[in-house]
Amino acid sequence: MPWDISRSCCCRASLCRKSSHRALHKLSMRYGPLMSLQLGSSLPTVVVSSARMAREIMKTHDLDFSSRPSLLCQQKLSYGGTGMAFAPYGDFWREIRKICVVELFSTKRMQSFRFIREEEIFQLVKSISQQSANSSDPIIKLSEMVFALTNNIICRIAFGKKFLHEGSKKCLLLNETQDLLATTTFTDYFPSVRWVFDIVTGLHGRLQRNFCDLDLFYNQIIEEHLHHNRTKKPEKEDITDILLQMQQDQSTSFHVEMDHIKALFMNFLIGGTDTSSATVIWAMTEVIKKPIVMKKTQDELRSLIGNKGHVDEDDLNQLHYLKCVVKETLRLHLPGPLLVSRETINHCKIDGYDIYPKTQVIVNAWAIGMDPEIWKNPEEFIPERFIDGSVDFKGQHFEFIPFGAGRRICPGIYLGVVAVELTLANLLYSFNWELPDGMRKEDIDMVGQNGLTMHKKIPLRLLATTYI
Ligand code: HEM
Repeated sequence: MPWDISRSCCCRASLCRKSSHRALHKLSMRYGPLMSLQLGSSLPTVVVSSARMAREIMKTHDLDFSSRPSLLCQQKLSYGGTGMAFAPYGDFWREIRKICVVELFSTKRMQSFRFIREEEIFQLVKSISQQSANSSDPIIKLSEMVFALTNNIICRIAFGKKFLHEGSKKCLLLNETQDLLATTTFTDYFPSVRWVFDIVTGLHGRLQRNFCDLDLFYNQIIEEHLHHNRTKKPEKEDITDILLQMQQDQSTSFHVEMDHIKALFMNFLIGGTDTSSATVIWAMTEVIKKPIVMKKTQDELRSLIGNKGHVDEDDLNQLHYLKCVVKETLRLHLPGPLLVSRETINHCKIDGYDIYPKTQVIVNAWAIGMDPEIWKNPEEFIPERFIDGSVDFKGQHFEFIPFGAGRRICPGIYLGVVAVELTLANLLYSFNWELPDGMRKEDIDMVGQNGLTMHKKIPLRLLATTYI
């Protein structure tokens, strides 16, 4: 029998990744930590919401669960699943992941981009200082500024330049991409009716437009790299240089096509920009709500850094409390509450239940981070719970998996974490922060904006006073 529904919920609800992780949590409280749903006519789905089940899926049976479902928007925007994030499990994904991990995401390579991170964060601190001194408009639009920062860092690392002048236009383009990537279409639910409903609802047009705009942007970057006779020292190479070089050398076990490179661009832009900026903003929101945590973090920073004027990457290892603040933020506000869905490639049995090939698997990592049997007072922001350092996010502790685990674990952990820690450290070291006049901490809205990455819905606005 394909679905044992004795302990599972089997509904035909139109549920997609954009529906709330909280709603799924409520359902799984009722139906158990392994819940099956039949979405539309063709999307059998299992929702996992306990650390024990996550370990089964991402460790014991990791290989069986290591593919991605073929969802229309994700496939289109990743050139038919030819990047890393949305590629089905198989030879292609294994090869591209190996190349990326060795050539692009290695610690050595990521350290070579350290100057970019430090320059951009220095610029951010400078802009905030100037703005805070402007008595006619001292309110800092922190959400927008931090998004621009992480976007600049990723664009300089990936493409060798930033696109500041196109800031708002590009932001809209990426927001739309995010939204589409998190959308499950009628075509995914009911493949037999194909595009009909998606054309009627306008989704087809949106997807096509977004794809064309991004493609144009990628083509410009590739053109610039190919035709501007860029002779660069290896230490100044960006990710596009490295990928184009691989293509020319044919040094890889398969031929790297332009579409593969473009799909990887999308993985970098979406994987790298939004996740880190959302984490910084949630961390700032939590510390402004809990002044005692803000003070403790600032005391640690200011006693370590003294009058040096800025925090650099060498300092991060000594900032133990700051690291706990980041971990606690990733527990309560992980950017991908439902991770990135997996798909089974083989039949397997979990906890006595049959799970068949081509089943979509959603891991509700947010619900796992809120499990009261694991976390005391899970709704509260308490960085001290991580103080002994025994729980980490590198995929070994299944009660805390903001980056996923197993074969598909996020390859950008180093880059993501260092960007978040360094930004937060400099913001809290360089400034004292307050809420704008008349606003109380109880007024801060904690609602998240659903999408592939969960942002704070209402942008964060604060007042800053320069400390040093
Ligand atoms: C705070 C920062 C970040 C968080 C929380 C995060 C989270 C995640 C999660 C949950 C997954 C899915 C893992 C799974 O299926 O088990 C993932 C995959 C991925 N992430 Fe990240 N990520 C972050 C930063 C980055 C950065 C900076 C990059 C690149 C520039 C990146 C690139 C990717 C890619 C390419 C994948 C797909 C891997 C695959 O399917 O093989 N991420 N990330």
